[in-house]
Amino acid sequence: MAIQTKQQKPLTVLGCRFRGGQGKAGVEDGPVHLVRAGLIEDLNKLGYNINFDGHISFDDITEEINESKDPKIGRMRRPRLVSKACEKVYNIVEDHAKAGNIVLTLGGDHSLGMATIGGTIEAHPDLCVLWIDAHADINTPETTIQGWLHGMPVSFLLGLSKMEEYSWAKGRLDPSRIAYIGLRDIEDGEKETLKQYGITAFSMHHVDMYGIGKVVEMALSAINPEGDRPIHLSFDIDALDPTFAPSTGTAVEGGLSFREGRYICEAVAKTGKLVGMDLVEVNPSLTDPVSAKKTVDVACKLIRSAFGKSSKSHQEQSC
Ligand SMILES: NC(=[NH2+])NCCC[C@H](N)C(=O)O
Ligand SMILES: [Mn+2]
Ligand SMILES: [Mn+2]
Repeated sequence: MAIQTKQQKPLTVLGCRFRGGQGKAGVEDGPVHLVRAGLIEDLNKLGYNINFDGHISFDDITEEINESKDPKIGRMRRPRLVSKACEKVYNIVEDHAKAGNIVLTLGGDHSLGMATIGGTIEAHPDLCVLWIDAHADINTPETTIQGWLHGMPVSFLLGLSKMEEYSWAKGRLDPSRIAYIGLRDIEDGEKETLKQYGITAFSMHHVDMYGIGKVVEMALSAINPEGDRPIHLSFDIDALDPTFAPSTGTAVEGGLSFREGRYICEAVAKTGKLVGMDLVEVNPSLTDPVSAKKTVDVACKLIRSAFGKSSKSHQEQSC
């Protein structure tokens, strides 16, 4: 009988060329750039059994639900388009997760988080989530100012936003099972929601105060006290400081260093509990090509670390 090591786990990679949850063109090219940079080969070398079927296009849905068929609902922009696209991803993720695959989703914008985590919970009901981001993305249709859905996925995951158009989104994530790291741009309505539901949230202030090692330890023990729960890592590239990841739509200064971001990924890899990851909001169109490449390369490195590639210093330390 072949010995199945952790390294041979089946890994589905979904390139989601979706931009409807925010207003800037180009984020749909993120997955293409990540794959072109050699991400699939790298993951292969790490020993995963990769299932990558080419990128998922949302052109059909975008054409069908054009702007004239998708007027605002309250302040929400493109609500039907985002729902349709996310429902599609939700179903794919659910199938692959139920088949026992780890699912890596390359965005695309962060509205996809409601689909990837929602689909993963169907396969792993005891899932917990680390959300790495400058933003809390927990606006509801009532609290949103901008109206873009990439600022709202967490509220759908927690069942705080209930709409007929989003009936597929079951809202099964318990607020005690999500923790944030990297926050530094939160709106007042979001702050109230975080407080009301007692959600674990570490801002950059906490990272400065405690250091990234302690913050990750506290975040993981809050959402996964016994260490036995499967983990989904939702990584918005704007969690990193713009000096490391400039090509993103809602960059905010004062973010995580590359090393801090990588440490988070390594710590998650070390748990052996990763079942899903999102890497979202890489928009190569927003900067000059050198800065775009820098952002793509950093994103690839984060993914590789989450899937078990140790940084040199880490290896040296453990030898
Ligand atoms: N996934 C992101 N980059 N989200 C940015 C959200 C910004 C703002 N809080 C909003 O709700 O519109
Ligand atoms: Mn963000
Ligand atoms: Mn985000």
